[in-house]
Amino acid sequence: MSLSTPVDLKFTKSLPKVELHAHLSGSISRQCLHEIWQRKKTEDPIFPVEDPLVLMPPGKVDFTLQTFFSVFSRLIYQLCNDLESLAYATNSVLEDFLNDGVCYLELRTIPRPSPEANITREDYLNTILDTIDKFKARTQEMSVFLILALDRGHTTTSEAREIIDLAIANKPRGVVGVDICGNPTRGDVTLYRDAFARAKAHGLGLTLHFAETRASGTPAELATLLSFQPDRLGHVIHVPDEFKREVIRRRIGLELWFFCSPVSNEYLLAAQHFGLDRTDLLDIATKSVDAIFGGEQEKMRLKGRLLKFASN
Ligand SMILES: CNc1ncnc2c1ncn2[C@@H]1O[C@H](COP(=O)(O)O)[C@@H](O)[C@H]1O
Repeated sequence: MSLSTPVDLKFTKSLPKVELHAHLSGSISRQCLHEIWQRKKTEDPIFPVEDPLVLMPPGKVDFTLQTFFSVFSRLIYQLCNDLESLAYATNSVLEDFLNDGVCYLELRTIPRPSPEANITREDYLNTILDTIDKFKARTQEMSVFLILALDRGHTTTSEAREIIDLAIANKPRGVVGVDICGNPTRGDVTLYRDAFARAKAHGLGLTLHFAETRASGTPAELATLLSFQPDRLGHVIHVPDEFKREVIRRRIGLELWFFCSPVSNEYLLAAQHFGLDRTDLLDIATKSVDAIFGGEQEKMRLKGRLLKFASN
């Protein structure tokens, strides 16, 4: 592999990549949503949801914070509201990451019960874990782990406790961490102090959505989040200087992204934006291995894979 030629998509696709910030429902392709919609519409011609490919035609990317979160509640959750669709979507997401050259994935999701469909939190989680198991039986090319998330606008303290208990109970099946996500203009993060302390005490990794918007970048919120002793932070955009210094001092892993997919495109865009060459990207891919929650053996496997890639 010549590292001196300019970065292109062929290179960023073939680079073995680690993806640490992927929301399950936010990673489902429009085509996959369309297929789920088609099946539901065939079964029930008055199914009251519009075709995802009409609502979000390929290439439409002009979502704002106001319109973005309603896509989940008004579209994606209406489509993935049964276990068959959830498994179908999960498998499609895994295949997409694999085809993009991702070799290690930490997928995250809020384990949501749907009482109206008789689906418990456990059913939701087991469906995803079963789908991951089947995927792993088909390919050894990509390791997959799961992060369970709390939704800051909605999750109560007792629900947070339930989700952390589920995460602890499912460590042997590949749950490696917990997160707090959701609409950053809502909710009070101080509610989750005990839940996260319990998660950490049980050896789960802690990653937190951090200063994603101005509203969630207040000194009070950032001080609270840092007091939870996170291992990684997501987004990290609206950060006052004193907090930047603290994050650097603690050497916390950062999950930065460019709001584009797939991952190979993010690498390409980063290279173009910051003027990075192939060696820089290889270095970023290698450094990101140190931030994974999947353990030392995985780190060694991934570093070996990157070394082999560089020497080919
Ligand atoms: C772009 N930045 C973001 N910031 C914060 N939360 C986000 C997010 N993207 C997605 N989510 C959160 O993750 C849920 C979807 O995943 P699951 O249904 O759990 O798989 C969304 O409902 C949203 O709350």
